[in-house]
Amino acid sequence: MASPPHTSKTLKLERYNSYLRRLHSTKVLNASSKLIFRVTLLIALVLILFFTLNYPPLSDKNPNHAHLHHHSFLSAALFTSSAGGDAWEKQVRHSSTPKKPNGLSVLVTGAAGFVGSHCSIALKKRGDGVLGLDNFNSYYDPSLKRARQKLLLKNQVFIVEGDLNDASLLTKLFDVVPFTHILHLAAQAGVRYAMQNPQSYVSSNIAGFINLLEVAKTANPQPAIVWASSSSVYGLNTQVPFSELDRTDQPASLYAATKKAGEEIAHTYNHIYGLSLTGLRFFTVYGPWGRPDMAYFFFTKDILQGKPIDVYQTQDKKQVARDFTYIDDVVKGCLGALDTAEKSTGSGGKKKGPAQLRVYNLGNTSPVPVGNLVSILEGLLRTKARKHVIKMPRNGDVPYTHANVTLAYRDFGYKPTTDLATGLRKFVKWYVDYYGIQTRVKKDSDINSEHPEESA
Ligand SMILES: O=C(O)[C@H]1O[C@H](OP(=O)(O)OP(=O)(O)OC[C@H]2O[C@@H](n3ccc(=O)[nH]c3=O)[C@H](O)[C@@H]2O)[C@H](O)[C@@H](O)[C@@H]1O
Repeated sequence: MASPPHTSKTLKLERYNSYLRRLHSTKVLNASSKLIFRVTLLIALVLILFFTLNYPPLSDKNPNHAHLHHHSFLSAALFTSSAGGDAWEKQVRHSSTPKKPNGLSVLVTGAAGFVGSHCSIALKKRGDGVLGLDNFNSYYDPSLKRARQKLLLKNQVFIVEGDLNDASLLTKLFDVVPFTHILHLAAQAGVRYAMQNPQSYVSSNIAGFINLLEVAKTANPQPAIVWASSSSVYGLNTQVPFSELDRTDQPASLYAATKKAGEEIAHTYNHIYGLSLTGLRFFTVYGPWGRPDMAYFFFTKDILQGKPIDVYQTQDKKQVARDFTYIDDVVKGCLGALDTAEKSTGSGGKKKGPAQLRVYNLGNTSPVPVGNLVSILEGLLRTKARKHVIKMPRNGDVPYTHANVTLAYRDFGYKPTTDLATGLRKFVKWYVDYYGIQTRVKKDSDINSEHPEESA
């Protein structure tokens, strides 16, 4: 049967029907794209909320540090655990809970630093709880601080990334953990750099210290605080060896002045709020994982690279000398000070009675001229140094340091046991290992045959 001829009416009807079909399919398409759009929007909102709450870390208020998260080997861990959320709190609690009965719970500031990293590991190894705090600033190569952080993580010590001046972060930490002690080692170190960047000393060593004390004084319980002062407070003192009773009102550098100010500030917080405070005057601490801004460290680097080094002399052409102190001895001193620190007496910001206030020298009791330091390094590196002997620039350095440690010995048995040659050998061994340097450096076998006791 032939199909009916198209009349104008049927044609119109067909066109109308096809119009309706197109209209319907567009509507379906619109409805489904709207649905997709809404679902995408919802997912985006959820993601934004998640990122805002979790990243960047609560602690990191410094935009200069933000990039470090991306480069950090730990970025994934920090991403999920540094926001003050459940995972973060769990990590903070786990790290700071002692594993032995009556163990300490210590907040170590500057935990990614030289002395801080050594002390954190030593405390953790003997069963104390340790939580680190560090702002990972770039005063010296932050990758060294990241490597120390990695080492600490292996030892179950978690470092919160944040600044001393971040009061809300510090308060949060004390809300989560009832720290028994603070080992306050975060500081702007270095004597000569104070002429280049004086404000950084004010910000860390004065403002940051006060911020920490403000939080500690209101904490319940108040922690006992052991903190790093410096041999540089003796300044132009000529009485040797330096005793804690000698005058310390003639600092030769702004660095020394901020450390001396710290000692006076400690007195105030002890007096008003009953905080137990112990200041440790470190004498040129050196050793493995040390600070690249210190002479023994950059001398090693420059000697190995064949670069000249400046060896300072006093104005009257005498040798400059330091009471170089090996890191392990200083760690023992820090732990001894923590163990003998009495409890703070205040609570809720109110003093309840007199509290302990102490200051100790932690030195080696045997000054060595810088020229001898260089000779020891030349021997260990089997390389002659290109020495430029020059008059010490007027940059805050003092000619001579020498500690009397009678007080630290009496109160917590502090007794340094490492001489400079032994300590530098350990440093050089670490240095070539860490930087992967193939050199003529004395090998372990050479070292062990000279000092058989070390091969045990
Ligand atoms: O004992 C301390 O309290 C201080 O010890 C060190 O300060 P410093 O003793 O000056 O240590 P280095 O910078 O390593 O200098 C060691 C010696 O080498 C000398 N030096 C330094 C640099 C240089 O180019 N040439 C040179 O002969 C210095 O005058 C000094 O006698 C630390 O850098 C400070 O943070 C610390 O507080």
